Amino acid sequence: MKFVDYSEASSQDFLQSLDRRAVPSARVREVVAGIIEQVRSQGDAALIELTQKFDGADLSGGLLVTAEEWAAAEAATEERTKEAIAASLRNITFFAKKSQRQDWSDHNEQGVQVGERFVPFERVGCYVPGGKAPLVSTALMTAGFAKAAGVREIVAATPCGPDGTVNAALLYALKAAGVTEVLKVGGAQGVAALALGTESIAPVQKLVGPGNSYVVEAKRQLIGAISIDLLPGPSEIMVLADDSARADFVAADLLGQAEHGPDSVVGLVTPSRNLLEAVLLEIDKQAQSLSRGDYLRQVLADGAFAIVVPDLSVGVQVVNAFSPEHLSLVVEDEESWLPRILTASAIYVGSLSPVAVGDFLAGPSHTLPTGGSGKSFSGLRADQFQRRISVVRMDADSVARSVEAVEEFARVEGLDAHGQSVRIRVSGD
Ligand SMILES: NC(=O)c1ccc[n+]([C@@H]2O[C@H](COP(=O)([O-])OP(=O)(O)OC[C@H]3O[C@@H](n4cnc5c(N)ncnc54)[C@H](O)[C@@H]3O)[C@@H](O)[C@H]2O)c1
Ligand SMILES: [Zn+2]
Repeated sequence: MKFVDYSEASSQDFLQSLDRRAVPSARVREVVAGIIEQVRSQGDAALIELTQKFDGADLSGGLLVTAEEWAAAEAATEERTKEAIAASLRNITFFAKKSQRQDWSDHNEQGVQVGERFVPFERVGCYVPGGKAPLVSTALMTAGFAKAAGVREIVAATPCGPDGTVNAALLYALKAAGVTEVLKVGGAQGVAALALGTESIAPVQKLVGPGNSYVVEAKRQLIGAISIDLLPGPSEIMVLADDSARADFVAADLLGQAEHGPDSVVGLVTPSRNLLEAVLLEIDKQAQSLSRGDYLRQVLADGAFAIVVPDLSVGVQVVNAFSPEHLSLVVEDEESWLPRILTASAIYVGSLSPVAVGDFLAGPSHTLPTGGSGKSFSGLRADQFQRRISVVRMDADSVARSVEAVEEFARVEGLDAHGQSVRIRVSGD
């Protein structure tokens, strides 16, 4: 773990590096551009070749999950897994309905009836990562929101294993969340296939979901062909805690997030050296009882950082500059600190709110911006699956009251046909 004392001059470079902008590396940009071009020009053949290359699987017999594979997955998934999936989906649906936007209509200053209608996209894609772990919860945290918003065709792309199959519980979860087709192709090639279409798969209108840097960059490059949700890359947690925090709970959250792998970002910001020391001891202690304890300790040793700040106000500045995906806020008088956090994508308030409950069950999507992109994007929501259409309706009175201002714009912009199209409707003229 990297240790930084905010008050030491030598720490300034590191502290400045925390103020991140989500800009992809030139190498990843180039690799992804090549993959997209290959999928565009060669379609299915490119998907087969690239899946052989990156995932070691032969998909020449078919790129999509078949009805038999769906049925086998349903049979192979344990009852208790199905119950956990159902519980999570109920919370997702509840949360999604709350944040969905509603049609409205009202009158403007001239009496014109103005309003908005929201209609679901017809066909969307959900990328579900599968490189390191079968992210069953991510199937729910993407497709579950699309379904709640009323999307009828939900296509998932997820990498298959070397034997060409997709994890059974993941397939079951995809189906439960409303997915209608599954492409067994991951990475930038899976994203490109959904955005551009190939012989096997029709293109989608919008693509959502997290992934590694290749996946995120492919989404970024394909904006225009599709719209996207946000840029959700490798997972992050930052803990802002003071002496009131329990070191064992903080350590447990840090170990939990380290489980997402060496590219995940884990940081502790605290004014308390006592807490920091106690957390370090706890990490070592708890790692001993975890199945991958040595690996997690290594991830934290290599990638995590701890910053000792003079007080919580400076801690809040560090958090806002960093814009973490998840913030765990464990401080005395948490209600007064909460409104000062402006750029974290999801905040877990208080000692009893583990990030893992949000990962799997609580209801808000765990598909959240990372890499500093939380400064300009928000987490995935149901309303992102709704197309917004504005509606304007006028009558004689509102036409008469609008004509003067419109004619003035028409005059200034030199567009007199615009003015004429309104004047012609004014009764009595
Ligand atoms: N921010 C969020 O909301 C959120 C949620 C869940 C997961 N995640 C993150 O998603 C990520 C998932 O990553 P993953 O790798 O496990 O799965 P992934 O499915 O995103 O990526 C695997 C694919 O990457 C491609 N790939 C691998 N190496 C490549 C290379 N050298 N060149 C080109 N393509 C290559 C392959 O096609 C492979 O199928 C993790 O970092 C995790 O933290 C983020
Ligand atoms: Zn997590």
